[in-house]
Amino acid sequence: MTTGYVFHPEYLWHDTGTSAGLLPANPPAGIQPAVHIENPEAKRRAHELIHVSGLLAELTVIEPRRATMAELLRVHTGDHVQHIKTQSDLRGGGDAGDGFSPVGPGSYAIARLAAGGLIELVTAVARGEVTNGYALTRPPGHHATADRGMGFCLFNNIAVAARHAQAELGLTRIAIVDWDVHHGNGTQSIFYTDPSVLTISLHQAGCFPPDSGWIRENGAGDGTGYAINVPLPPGTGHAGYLHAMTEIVLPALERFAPDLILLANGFDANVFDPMARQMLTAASYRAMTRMLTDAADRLCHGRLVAAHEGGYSPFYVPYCALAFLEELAGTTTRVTDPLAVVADYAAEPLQPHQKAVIDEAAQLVSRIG
Ligand SMILES: O=C(CCC1CCCC1)NO
Ligand SMILES: [Zn+2]
Repeated sequence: MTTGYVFHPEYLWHDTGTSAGLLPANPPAGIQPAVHIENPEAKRRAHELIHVSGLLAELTVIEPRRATMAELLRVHTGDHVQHIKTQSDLRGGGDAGDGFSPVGPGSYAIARLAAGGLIELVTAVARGEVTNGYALTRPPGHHATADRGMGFCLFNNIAVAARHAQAELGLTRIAIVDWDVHHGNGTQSIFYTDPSVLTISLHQAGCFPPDSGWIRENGAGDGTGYAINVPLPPGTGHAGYLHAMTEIVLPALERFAPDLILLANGFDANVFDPMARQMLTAASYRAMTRMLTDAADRLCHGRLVAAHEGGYSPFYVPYCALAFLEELAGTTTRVTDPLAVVADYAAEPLQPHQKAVIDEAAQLVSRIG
């Protein structure tokens, strides 16, 4: 069993500028400049820990390339691609579409490298060159819709890779699991009427985008039943997420019988993350990953490919990413989570209000044909 790994320094050069974390700096309005919340640090530190821990030496490095226009146009409108390029060509950069999502100077090429890196990894998995893999890419993608960037996302990397797998690699049925703490609205919308792609999003209820990711959003037309949302209450931790995996994600994957499982792999449900209020620890990600690798082994020859999405705690995301990747690669390193003590309060038993949401969403699994 071998695990592919994609990273490139250019991913760290996507410049999201100075802001008050989320909003553009505006001193006259009292909005002080600060580094943008979606900055390179958490990703840089994750890559460095993967290297320093010795894990990188056990992985098969896959070189990224820039996605072509044709590959982007399988998912995005030409106007949207042109918009990102135009914003990227501006001397000071611009925005992807919602005012929250900076496009730095030259970020068009970097965003193409993120999407293309995931394509290269999926290709290596489809060809059997590696069993599974992780693309530590930036900018993220799961909020980007066909015609708009949003939520720090420029292009929907995982959607572009899914369409490539179908068009070029003979992988027809694609399951996309999204455990980023924010709703994978873009990915959901792109495949909303398509039964060949199952999207399952576990996220903090009502966090972002506003009023998005409810259980009632279950697909449309031929795609009815092929979008599943699990809006978990704020404060959901290890027990709640594992219950959702057991009751919804795994049964849905069994019924759908994918040729490939893609994972929108945000780490922002971690207990230290500033962008939400969930309580997962590195051990949670390890446990959830084991459940997905077991499912991939049972269903699709181990074919599981993860794309990095959110995760903003620069000191804790590295340990979550390391735990995830150790489990994906079926190994361990000398590095252990120095903050594991938080599991004492993050290991609360499943709460009734969490179980109620999960049990309601679990009823949708039987709609998968
Ligand atoms: O991590 C993210 C980004 C969420 C933010 C985008 C604007 C406010 C919340 N999405 O998965
Ligand atoms: Zn997120």
